[in-house]
Amino acid sequence: MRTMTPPPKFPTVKLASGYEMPLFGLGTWKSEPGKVKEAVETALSLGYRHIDCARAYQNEAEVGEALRNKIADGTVKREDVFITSKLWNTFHSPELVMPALKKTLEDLGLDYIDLYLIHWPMGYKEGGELFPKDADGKMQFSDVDYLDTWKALEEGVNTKLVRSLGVSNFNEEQIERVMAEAKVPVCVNQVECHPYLTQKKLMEFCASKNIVVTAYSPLGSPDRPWAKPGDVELMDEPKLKTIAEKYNKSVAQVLIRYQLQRGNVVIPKSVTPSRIKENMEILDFELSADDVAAIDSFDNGGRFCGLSWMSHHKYYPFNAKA
Ligand SMILES: NC(=O)C1=CN([C@@H]2O[C@H](COP(=O)(O)OP(=O)(O)OC[C@H]3O[C@@H](n4cnc5c(N)ncnc54)[C@H](OP(=O)(O)O)[C@@H]3O)[C@@H](O)[C@H]2O)C=CC1
Ligand SMILES: CC(=O)C(C)=O
Repeated sequence: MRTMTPPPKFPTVKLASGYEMPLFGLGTWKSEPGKVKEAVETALSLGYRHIDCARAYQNEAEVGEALRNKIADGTVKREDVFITSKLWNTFHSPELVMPALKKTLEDLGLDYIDLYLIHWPMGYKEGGELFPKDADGKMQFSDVDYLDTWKALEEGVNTKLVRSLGVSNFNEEQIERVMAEAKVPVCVNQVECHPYLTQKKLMEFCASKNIVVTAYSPLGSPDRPWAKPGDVELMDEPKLKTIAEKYNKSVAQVLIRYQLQRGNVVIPKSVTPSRIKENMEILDFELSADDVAAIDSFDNGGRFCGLSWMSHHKYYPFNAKA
């Protein structure tokens, strides 16, 4: 009789809400409709149990279709999969928060999501497009206070549409401000994190507040829309290649493993089936303490997703040190 190898079980972390969150998941930004369904289905079939979504990625309906298919064919049960989504910047006014959450639930075809994040502390002009620009192509802002947004989001937990709440791209001061008034715990801060931006200080701060850090763009986001020829690319870093060769692993696998060993949740994106498989093959090796320290030393404060063209927004998070 043929026996099937069971999918690997990824470690989880307990959030301040009491729910468990898998430390490894699939990113879906830039995963185009037409490709994202297959990517999510492949990932779930291989054993991924955590999908990172957002309204702004404009593909939640396809992600939902994939989820429904994999639940219907018995691959997973709803409760086995951890789904994150994010409130977009054009829905920060308190009266827009619950309708935005309900739209995400409808698109994903779910009656609850596991984790809902405020995507950015900065609000954008409301009532129209997701990326509202003026005649000169500049993003149009709102000055809605993210603290009011947070208070409205707590209703999502009270009504059981969301299990845990968190933030994304928030700095220390912004988190402190939310925590001072939050009635529901701030469980997660999802931020860019990789060897060029190790986030050591922010990680220490989050640990002191029982906030889990999710590392986004862990591979350096080579498909980011604003990449230019000649830009430094993380996966081309020769010192990372040397380390990867030592373990007989790819640079991507080393980058993902690096985050796991630091205790961060990590969500690499891929729509390529072979890479989706490769990226999960990270439980069968361990980076030595010396190699982790060497990777830590590559930090140069480099951001691939700094949105520096928003730096004049009142709530832009990266002007502060942390
Ligand atoms: N909260 C926030 O503001 C943000 C959240 N995120 C989240 O984090 C996720 C991951 O970050 P993201 O910026 O997408 O970038 P990643 O660092 O995950 O890089 C994704 C890119 O790497 C390629 N890739 C994936 N695996 C491999 C591999 N094994 N070898 C070589 N290339 C590989 C992908 O190609 P291909 O798909 O063609 O295989 C894609 O081009 C996002 O998708 C999103 O869910 C990201 C940015 C901001
Ligand atoms: C990818 C993403 O979440 C951004 C740019 O906000």
